[in-house]
Amino acid sequence: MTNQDPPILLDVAGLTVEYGSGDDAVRAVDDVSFQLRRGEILGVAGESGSGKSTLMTALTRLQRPPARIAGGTVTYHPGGAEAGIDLLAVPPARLRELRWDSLAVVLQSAMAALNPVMRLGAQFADVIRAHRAVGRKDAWSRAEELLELVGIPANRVRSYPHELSGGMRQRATIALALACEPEIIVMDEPTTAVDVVMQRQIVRRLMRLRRQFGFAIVFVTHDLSLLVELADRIMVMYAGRIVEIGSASAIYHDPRHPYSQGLRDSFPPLHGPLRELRGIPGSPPDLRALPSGCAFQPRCPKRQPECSASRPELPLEVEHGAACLLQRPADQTRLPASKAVQ
Ligand SMILES: Nc1ncnc2c1ncn2[C@@H]1O[C@H](COP(=O)(O)OP(=O)(O)OP(=O)(O)O)[C@@H](O)[C@H]1O
Repeated sequence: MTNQDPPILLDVAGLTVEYGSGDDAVRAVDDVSFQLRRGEILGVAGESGSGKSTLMTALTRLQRPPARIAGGTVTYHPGGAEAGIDLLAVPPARLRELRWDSLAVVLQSAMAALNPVMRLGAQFADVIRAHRAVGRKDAWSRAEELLELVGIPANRVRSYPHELSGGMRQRATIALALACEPEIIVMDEPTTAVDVVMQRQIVRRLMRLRRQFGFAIVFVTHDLSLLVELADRIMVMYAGRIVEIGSASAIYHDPRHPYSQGLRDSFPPLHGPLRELRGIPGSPPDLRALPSGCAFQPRCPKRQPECSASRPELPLEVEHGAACLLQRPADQTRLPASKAVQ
């Protein structure tokens, strides 16, 4: 790494998550590795069932049985320090300290994240006071500031969640995630429940807040065109594996995996001329009975006979690479030696 590169905050290596065990186990996340740098927005795209939510819950150790982490490490480097903490191994009490404070999570359903019988201010105060030595009054004032940061009038601090619109509720969960100024925010489809106009407002606001506070985000959505607006880099998932990784612009303008190409062509661009939208034919595979070779080959318009013979791997240490047999090693954009991450 060079001095100019932001340091690595999160280093995920070989993460594997299964539902159930033994012969019935379903591998929903399969040997996933990536790094998140300070201040970076890393997008995770893929159709429903590709393993995005399972990956997000495993990263934050919020998975529930029958989900089980079957392998790998998630190392958090506070402040980008060399010494790391394995989030999958730390005792629960330490993990509770790190949540909100260092690592916050915004999930799909704002209604599920907010307590319906508590005023917003009380919920914010609970989180703030669990991590900071401040009195109730100061915590409520901080809640007002946080709401204003996401464009919600301060007097809404006395509202109950059901008194807010869907968009406001979702923004309130983002404000709550910011409460302790974490270094990393994990967001799983935080804009699916709101309309496109609100979606764009939220995305713009997030980018502004990121500039202001410098946190890094892992942002999950099935909508690749939304990620192109927001993310610095994008990982595309299919059947539990990363099939392509690269800068947002490279994934959008030069997608190399036929699945990423299909995903890009399934959504209208947020900017620029409208394209003809083509969906991806077929449906994602049953993880219990994956096709041989490349998991995408039965749906792939560029399928070759050898695609069912062996499973292509995502090359390591590439700036832009795809796990596709059609990609020759020379096509994968290597990281300059100085940027390669061991
Ligand atoms: N509770 C469960 N029990 C068994 N298998 C599950 C369970 N939850 C998810 N899975 C399996 O894990 C796979 C990945 O699911 P996951 O929810 O992580 O995908 P996703 O990409 O986030 O999809 P979505 O966008 O619909 O949330 C699913 O295809 C399903 O086979």
